[in-house]
Formats: sequence, C-alpha cells, structure tokens
Amino acid sequence: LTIAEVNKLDSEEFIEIFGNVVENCKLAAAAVWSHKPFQDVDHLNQTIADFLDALPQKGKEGVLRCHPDLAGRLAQAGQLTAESTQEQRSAGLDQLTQDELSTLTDLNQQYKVKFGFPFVICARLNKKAAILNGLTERLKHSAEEETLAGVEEVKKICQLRIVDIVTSEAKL
Ligand SMILES: NC(=O)NC1=NC(=O)NC1=O
Repeated sequence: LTIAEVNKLDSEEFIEIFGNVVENCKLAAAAVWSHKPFQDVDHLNQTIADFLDALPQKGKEGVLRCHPDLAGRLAQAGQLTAESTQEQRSAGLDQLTQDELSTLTDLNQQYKVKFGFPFVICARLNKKAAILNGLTERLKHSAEEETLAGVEEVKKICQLRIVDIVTSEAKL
C-alpha cells in the first residue's frame, strides 16, 4: 500500500489492515486513524508510538499482556498470529534445543511472576542468544523500568510490521 492509498482507507479498512501492527491490539490502529492524512510511513508509525506512550501505566501493562510468550504455549501449539509466527521463526525460536526451551520457559515464567506481564522483545532484531541475555538482564529491573522497556520493544515490532504493509513511493 502506498501512503496515499492508506489515507483513502475508511476506519474499518484501516483497522482491518493495521489492526495487528501492535499484537492483538486493534485499539491502537482504531485510535490513530483520525490522525490521517499521514504524511509518510514515519508519521503513521509515530502516531502509534505516541498513542502507546500516552497510555497510563495499566494501559501499557495491558498492551504487554496481549503479547504471546516467545516459544511459549501458543507458539508450540502453532497458534501464533502470522506476524508473530514469522518473527519468532526469524529469531530461531522454532529451533531451540530442549535445554534452551526449558531455560526460556523458566525465565519467561520468572519474569511474568515478578512483573505480572510477559517479557516482550522485538524478535526480528534479536537472535535467540540476545533474547536469552535480554531476558536474564531485564529480570533484574523494576516493574516501571520493564513496562517502559517492553513498550519500546512493542514500538520496534510495530514499526517493522508497518513497513511490511506500507511501501514508500520510491519503491513503486
Ligand atoms: N513476547 C514477545 O516478545 N513476543 C514477540 N516478540 C516479537 O517480535 N514477536 C512476538 O510474538
């Protein structure tokens, strides 16, 4: 889609196309539609980033809770969204050894028990070693720090998903 075509979408079409740029959070797309016309893909991405930043603490935690665990129950059952499936595969999370999987599962569980929301990281920008290191490091942080860190990762995931949908004019 070019940004000109994006700006022609009515709200239903916009939500249909952009509804999962923030995983399982159609609200983000529904909320930013009224900012159109978008100058370019960066403007569209920034409006969603601003929406996420403006959420109250509980809202930020809610967005994180809408994310599936890395190599978690849904991933193992093949029930991830198409985007998450592709992202987790790109980080090599579908080729974990039994040891890696049990370590990741254990750390994810510790993280969730400590913070009350799952560990979120942009899997397209981190291979499995970086993910395991990130999880180990971030487990030491406070809930406030991790809410912000998680939302920063959600923004990175969102930006890459938007780029997959919106082609810049130059490419045409
Ligand atoms: N808990 C997560 O970080 N999940 C994910 N990160 C991604 O980049 N894709 C996911 O499904």
